[in-house]
Amino acid sequence: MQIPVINASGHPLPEYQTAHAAGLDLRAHLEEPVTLAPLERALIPTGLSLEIPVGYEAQVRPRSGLAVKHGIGIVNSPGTIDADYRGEVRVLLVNLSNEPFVVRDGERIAQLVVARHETITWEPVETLSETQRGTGGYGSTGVG
Ligand SMILES: O=c1ccn([C@H]2C[C@H](O)[C@@H](COP(=O)(O)OP(=O)(O)OP(=O)(O)O)O2)c(=O)[nH]1
Repeated sequence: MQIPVINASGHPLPEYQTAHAAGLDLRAHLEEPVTLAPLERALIPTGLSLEIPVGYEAQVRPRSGLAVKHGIGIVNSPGTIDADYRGEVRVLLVNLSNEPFVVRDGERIAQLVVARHETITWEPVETLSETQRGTGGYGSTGVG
């Protein structure tokens, strides 16, 4: 699938790092480095604007390497980029470590996964079909 993209970042377009990777690495587009204090969050621009086809979305997901090495997560993970959004893609990073973390221009801060989704309509009813699980959840089958 081809996705129209405006790239104002000055960096190469996001790439799959391996042949069958699901995510395309997103890079920070920053004039100055941004320092995230412990528990601080910041909306980091990418310089990219997309035209996702109708029936698809793009998810902004954390990078596990940044998470395990530096405690960097995404507050609204996964962020949702709608097909009708024409603004810049931004990443809401959060520093979940005890140390400050510096985000620099060009750094790979997140990954973008393009996925199909359904557009549904509701069918209001009074009862739902019976199942083995019923209303059980949150460990109803046992924990561990
Ligand atoms: O991590 C994200 C999440 C969202 N967006 C952009 C694309 C998305 O289409 C738009 C709106 O996002 P969302 O629907 O999550 O925001 P909302 O809080 O529900 O606001 P709105 O009322 O604008 O829908 O913001 C990003 O750039 N990065």
